[in-house]
Amino acid sequence: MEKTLRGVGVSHGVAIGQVRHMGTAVLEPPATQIPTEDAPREQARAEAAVEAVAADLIARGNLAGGEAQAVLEAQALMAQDPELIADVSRRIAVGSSAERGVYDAFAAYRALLASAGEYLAGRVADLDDVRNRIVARLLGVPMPGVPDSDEPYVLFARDLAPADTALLDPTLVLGFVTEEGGPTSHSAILARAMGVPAVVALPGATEVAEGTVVAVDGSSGDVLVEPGEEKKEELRRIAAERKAALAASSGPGATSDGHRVPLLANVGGPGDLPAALEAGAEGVGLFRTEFLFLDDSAKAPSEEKQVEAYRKVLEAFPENRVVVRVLDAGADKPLDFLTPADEPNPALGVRGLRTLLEHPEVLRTQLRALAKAAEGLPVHLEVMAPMVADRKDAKEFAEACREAGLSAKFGAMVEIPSAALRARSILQEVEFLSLGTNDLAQYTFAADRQVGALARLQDPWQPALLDLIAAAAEAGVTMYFTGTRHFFH
Ligand SMILES: C=C(OP(=O)(O)O)C(=O)O
Ligand SMILES: [Mg+2]
Repeated sequence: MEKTLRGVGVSHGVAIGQVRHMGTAVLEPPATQIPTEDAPREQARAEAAVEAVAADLIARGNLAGGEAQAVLEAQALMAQDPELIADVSRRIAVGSSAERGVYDAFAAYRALLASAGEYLAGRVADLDDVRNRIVARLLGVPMPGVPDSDEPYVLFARDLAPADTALLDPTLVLGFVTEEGGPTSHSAILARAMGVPAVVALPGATEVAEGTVVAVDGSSGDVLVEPGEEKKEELRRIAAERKAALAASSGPGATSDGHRVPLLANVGGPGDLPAALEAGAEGVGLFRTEFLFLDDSAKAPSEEKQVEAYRKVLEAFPENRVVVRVLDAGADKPLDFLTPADEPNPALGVRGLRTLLEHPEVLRTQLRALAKAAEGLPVHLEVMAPMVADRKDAKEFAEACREAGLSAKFGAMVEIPSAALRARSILQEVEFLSLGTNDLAQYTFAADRQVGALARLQDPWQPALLDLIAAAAEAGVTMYFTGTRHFFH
């Protein structure tokens, strides 16, 4: 029966399709003792799950071909490893359930692999993936991570981490719905970058059954469960009208009373360029470079790989402005090789510029790559640092930019209240400021941007947020008019 769930619409448009859930991390199966007479049944369940997972991996390999096929076939072999299967049987014989037997046998094998030198230790993630697949199948829960589907679907999740979303296939994901997350969470940002409708902070999202047909209205925040034909038609019509209105607009950005405001896109890498250009972007206002780092959280992309990605973005906007933000790792965007695993409160921890100042080689490589990427291009490159707290931060960032021989404007993001309050002193060191109102709201209202229940405080019209923006803007205007040539974005 048709019913409507209400959340917060964060990315316009309408998506109609079947629900697929993002599997959560596999819970540890309970270690309850099973009666001896149940052992044969558990044994049969374990064997069937192993076989089904191996067959599925091989089928996926056949579809994928190339390097992916080799990886998937190796995983299928892991699942069928005779030693592992024998260990599972032994555990079931002494009272483990099938899922617990698999879980414990894989844990023992994992420990062996992890201690067996660099190459085999690198296979631990593959082994974990195989274990997760078998345990999820035995527990009857969705596979952890991005759903396996060859058909387009609407992705439902508790929340989406940037690392999860980096793996999504844009041709399959019709839209996002999350139970957590606010309008400024990364699920929302990514949905907008992918150009798919999204609703966040929707209570009960994780309880909507897999396969249910839903219509997601990313403007109103409504999610219709099992909508009737008439309703679907109406939503499709509204979405088409909106698309047509967007397609009809052209030319340089301006307010309706003629004040020129260039339309600058938010991008996370070259993959976002077609949508930005199609929407009429005149340049880039924020290039979030961390998305280039999320493919492999164990190390930074090489300098060459970075040059290639930056150059593609810079080339797309000749003679226009491209504002690149250096890596903003930590908090909700952790990277294994940079982010401490044991921070009690990661949003208030070592993140953004703080991380880069602790790992100057990562910052140097990135700045060098940017300098090389911009060589010979007529683009107006501007480079800025995330999470600048004070003048000292700004000074260290500007020095690193100068040392890298970067011919660009250097700037600081204003996303910590201290930076807004002391914007004048920060402008002694850098040439521009850029407002990061997602984090600025988070830190001003002590309201985690990931928490859906606090969406009210993540509103750009909140007076306290506007006061801080005004403070930063005033500093920018004053510095500009006193002839120091600093300006404000
Ligand atoms: C632009 C911002 O950065 P991000 O959303 O990537 O944290 C912000 O905090 O407003
Ligand atoms: Mg931020």
